Amino acid sequence: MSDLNALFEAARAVREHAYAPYSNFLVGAALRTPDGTVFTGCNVENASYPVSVCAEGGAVSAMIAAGYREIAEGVVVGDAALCTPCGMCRQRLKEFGTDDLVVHVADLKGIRRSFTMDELLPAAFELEYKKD
Ligand SMILES: O=c1ccn([C@H]2C[C@H](O)[C@@H](CO)O2)c(=O)[nH]1
Ligand SMILES: [Zn+2]
Repeated sequence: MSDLNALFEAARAVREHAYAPYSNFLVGAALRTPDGTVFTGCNVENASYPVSVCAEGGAVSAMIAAGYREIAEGVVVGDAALCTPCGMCRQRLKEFGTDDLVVHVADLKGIRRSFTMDELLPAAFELEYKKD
């Protein structure tokens, strides 16, 4: 199985765990770090709607909690609609994306479109900080 297909399958599998009783729109996300480690997340909704967390947000949090800082490639799986990351998640992905991060957007059958970070969030807001 190719790396990309494995990433797609990871996103499709974690989507099954999504908690989305309000929208009924289940989403799974899988992120690959440059060393090939994969982190996943699904959307977790809440009766207080704005408290909900997107699949991408869960995956980024899992990656950071495990001590990783860079996303090389991502897959987001939804169904029906083209499930591009929301505006907040574009900013989240930008924070940790490598310069050549590509985000693939898929439905249950497979990848439908692929986007560079610059296509998702042109003229992104960034702050320089001292890394060492
Ligand atoms: O890329 C996306 C788009 C939507 N959602 C979630 C948010 C909400 O729970 C549901 C409907 O918008 O899908 C994600 O998790 N990721
Ligand atoms: Zn989002």
